Amino acid sequence: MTLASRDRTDLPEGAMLLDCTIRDGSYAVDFQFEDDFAVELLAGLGETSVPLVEIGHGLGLEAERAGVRACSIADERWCEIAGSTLGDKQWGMFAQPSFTRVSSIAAMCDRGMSFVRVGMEAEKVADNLGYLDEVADACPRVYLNLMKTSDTALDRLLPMLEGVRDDLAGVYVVDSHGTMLPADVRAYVSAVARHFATVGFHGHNNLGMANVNSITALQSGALIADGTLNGIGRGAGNAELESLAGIIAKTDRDRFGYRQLARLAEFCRANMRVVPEDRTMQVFGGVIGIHSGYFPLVSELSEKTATDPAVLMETAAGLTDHSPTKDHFHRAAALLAHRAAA
Ligand SMILES: C[C@H](O)CC(=O)C(=O)O
Repeated sequence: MTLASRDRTDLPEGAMLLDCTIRDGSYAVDFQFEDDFAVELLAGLGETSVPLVEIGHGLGLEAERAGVRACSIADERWCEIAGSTLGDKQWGMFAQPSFTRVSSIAAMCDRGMSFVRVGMEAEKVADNLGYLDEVADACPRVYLNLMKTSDTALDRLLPMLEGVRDDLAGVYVVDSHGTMLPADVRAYVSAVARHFATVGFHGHNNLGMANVNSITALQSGALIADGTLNGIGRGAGNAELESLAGIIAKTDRDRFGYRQLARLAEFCRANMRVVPEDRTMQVFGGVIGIHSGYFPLVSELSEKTATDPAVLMETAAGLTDHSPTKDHFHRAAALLAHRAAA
């Protein structure tokens, strides 16, 4: 079948996909993987043309230091599995300045890790420039992952990136709430791409937009789009790696081996015991722009105050010009309870 020229994606030649099935997908299985499953999945990925693979705990290296349930597979073991299955692919882990020690990143690099993605909100970048420098000394390829990017208006975002070293491996626009639409992706990605040579995009799928957003990102100047097999990931999940590869195969050429990825997606669907998630909350979160990490608190408070969770989310969002925090949800619940009693 010949595609109309308007259906071609016209991606840059160097466009890459990053598989984060293990890292983001770990949330969906409460961070518990069987060793055999991990070996088979990474060996399968090793046979594809996907150049970048992210493994380890969903929140990042040493997340257990922040009180989160540990991954069933230890970081050292992840390095062994990746080293023995991924051949010469680049593989890495996520890190957050509040709990990941630079010495631990260095230790993973000694075990073969080739990149680290350091996640933080744009507001926190200025305070963490020193941390980024130290990580850059410890690891050859450092990506800055701007978590919840859409919480920061574009005109405020770029000044917040001042001082970020330009020798980073790349800077990521991250749709953590799955709230962005293609026009948002275009605006953020093209603006960040004017300042950094390599831009990545990581999309969540609350509103079913993650695939089209990822393709839009690649068309707007991003060189990397993230995906997970079968879209398995935190909350509503992510862009589907096999679909991204398939769309690229259909509109350009088969750059990433979509057939093998489709088989691996089915392998994940059949073998990952995904913890059920509340679809109502995912959609509300996508529309209102609330992170899935707050859904349990929103459920608890809305039950206590007999309020619609969407109203609670909207009220909390109205209390701040940024992303609501725990405190905003508590204040919103108190406000709604007070109004109901009046
Ligand atoms: C630590 C987070 O899970 C990073 C991420 O993937 C997101 O913000 O989305």
